[in-house]
Amino acid sequence: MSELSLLWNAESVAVIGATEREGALGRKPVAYLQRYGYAGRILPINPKGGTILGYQAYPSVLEAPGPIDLAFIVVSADRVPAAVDDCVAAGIKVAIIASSGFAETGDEGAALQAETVARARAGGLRLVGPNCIGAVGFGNKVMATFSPLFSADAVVSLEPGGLGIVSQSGALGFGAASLGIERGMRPGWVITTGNDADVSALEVLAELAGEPACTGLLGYLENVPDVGALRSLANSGKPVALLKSGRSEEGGRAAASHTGALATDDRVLDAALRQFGIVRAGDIDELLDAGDAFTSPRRPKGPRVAIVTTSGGSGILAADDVVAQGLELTPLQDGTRAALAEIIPSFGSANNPVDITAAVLSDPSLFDRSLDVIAADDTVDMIIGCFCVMTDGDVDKAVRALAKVAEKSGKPVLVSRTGADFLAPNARATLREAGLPDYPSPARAVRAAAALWQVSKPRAADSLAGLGIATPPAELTEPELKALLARAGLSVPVGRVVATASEAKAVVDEVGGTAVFKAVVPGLVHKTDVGAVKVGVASADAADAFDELSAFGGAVLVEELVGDGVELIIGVHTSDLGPVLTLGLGGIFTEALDDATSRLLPLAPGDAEAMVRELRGKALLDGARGRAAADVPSLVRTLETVAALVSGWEGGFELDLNPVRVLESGTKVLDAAHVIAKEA
Ligand SMILES: CC(=O)SCCNC(=O)CCNC(=O)[C@H](O)C(C)(C)COP(=O)(O)OP(=O)(O)OC[C@H]1O[C@@H](n2cnc3c(N)ncnc32)[C@H](O)[C@@H]1OP(=O)(O)O
Repeated sequence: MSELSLLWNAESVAVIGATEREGALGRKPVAYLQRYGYAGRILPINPKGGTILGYQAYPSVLEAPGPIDLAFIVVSADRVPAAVDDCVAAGIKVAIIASSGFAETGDEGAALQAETVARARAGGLRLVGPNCIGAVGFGNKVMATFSPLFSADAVVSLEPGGLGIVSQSGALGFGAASLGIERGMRPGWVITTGNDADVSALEVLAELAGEPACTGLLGYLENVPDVGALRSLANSGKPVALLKSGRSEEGGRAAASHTGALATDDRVLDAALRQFGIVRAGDIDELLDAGDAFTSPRRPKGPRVAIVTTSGGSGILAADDVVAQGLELTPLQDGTRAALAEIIPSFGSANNPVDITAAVLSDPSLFDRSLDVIAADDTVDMIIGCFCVMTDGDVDKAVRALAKVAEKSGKPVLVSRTGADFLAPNARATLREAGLPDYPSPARAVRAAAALWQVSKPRAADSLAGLGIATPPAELTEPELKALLARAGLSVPVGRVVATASEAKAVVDEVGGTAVFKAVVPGLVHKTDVGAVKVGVASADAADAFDELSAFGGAVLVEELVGDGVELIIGVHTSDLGPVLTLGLGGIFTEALDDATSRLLPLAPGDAEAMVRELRGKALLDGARGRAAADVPSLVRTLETVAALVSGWEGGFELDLNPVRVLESGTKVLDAAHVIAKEA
């Protein structure tokens, strides 16, 4: 058993700072352990000794009877390092520090935190916190917390379930748990990690993912997570949704290259989570909605949704959201539509969204008959039932039909029920018992369906191989980089560096009489902005162009003029999560268009195609407005080659291929820059 699992398996809990003082935070864990019937040993620690809530109190963990599995520290910050020393001396393996007054308060607190962690690490003690509200394992009633959620005034059912909630913020973690419990969710674990000084929220999530009883995980994070831990969490096979704050703060990261500016840390995290099959929730409701979807025992085999509704309006709203969420609205098979037309009243709709109309209220068999037909359609991966005002009686009828069809087809069925609870006081419980996730609006039901698909989607396990080309030891100039790109198998314009005007003219003639001239100056990345590029130079003007660009103080590169195509940017930069490949539409205008997509490297098979598909302006590549279609397969190969080229390169570099022009046949890298990050 790993030390961290003692957070929920502890057979003895010491509360350091326990007190009988009414209202004191140090009283609560003792009271909760007692009230909820913790079967292990409860060891209050207080210098005054005596008894606390009937339990023998000890002046120190060193004087309490061992072994002690878990310590909950709730003394003022200045007393914490000494308490940690005592825990180490007593052989305790895990301690939760609830006290505030550490890194969250400034430099002095940060130093105290670092000192505390150093002492714990030297002594083999893992620390959760500080500045947290503790941890609860519902199964064993390990109530190592002072959260008011468990106070005598709160009436909550604590029957343990399979959902793990892990939050850096103590208040948000228990707040979300309370909302979940109110909906009827059953968490098995609520663990808050505060400043993440030693044990991180992600580490706890990964540990919980290994618990056989855990069926899904919800997390709230403030720090950018470690990519290795994210990967192993994703590989656990348990469905995970994360809420990560700080979208706005990270939005304006300064970067030397266009790629770095496009792929902000927050977008990289989005991309990484998408790659790993982890849901990124936008707010607490969305997090809990995903948690509810995870309780569905069935998983979709694809993204195709059938909507069945008694309300035309909510069916159409749901259909809009299906598309917006990246799911697909299946047109249904011809046979399905024909069969539905036989069943549904003429004023309904046999097309998806299938409107069985309010006639179902007088003829509940409409539910069973239409759902049977829909669920049997091979183009349906998920069903969303959209209803409005329903009484408990109506809900019972719908649930019978929905649960039956879900069971028979093995396809997930989610419910959108837009109507007040007072009309159907038992509906939530009925739907939950039937394993049908239930949401108050079509948008929320569809978003939850998208979350369910995100965690169910098959992920390519193999990553594409590297080329074994080593990291360049110094920043490369454009011609040097292009030579390297050509060696890797990428296509670059024909041309070369010239030393004299007559040599420049000779190259222009060689490449067809018109050429592109570029100043080659180390460190000059944004050449177009300063007039260091001349496009369409004729042979007669070669000497003038050469003189003009020589004035930049470096060499001059003369290249063929490449024909029309669709311009993109392809770049690689090193993020906190590792190297990231970015594809953006618009070439030198990509930042203005802001149409870009990223993947953490290495790429897996299918990733490059998916990146191209994800561009909002993908239609330009398909040949919009009478233009010839661009060679998308060559673009995909280019992306894969770039990824393979940099595979294994040491961090701290940025590569901007900008613009990359996709032609009718082939893809050419017109300009390329290589930047090595300066040490801060
Ligand atoms: C909100 C979020 O989301 S996260 C933030 C979560 N954390 C918080 O909100 C906690 C904020 N409060 C704090 O950090 C406070 O410092 C607390 C609650 C931890 C401690 O408050 P204080 O009452 O000032 O702590 P203090 O250290 O004086 O004593 C607490 C008790 O421990 C006892 N104590 C003192 N030293 C020790 C010791 N070494 N070992 C054991 N007990 C001790 C004290 O005697 C006292 O008990 P008593 O009232 O019976 O005499």
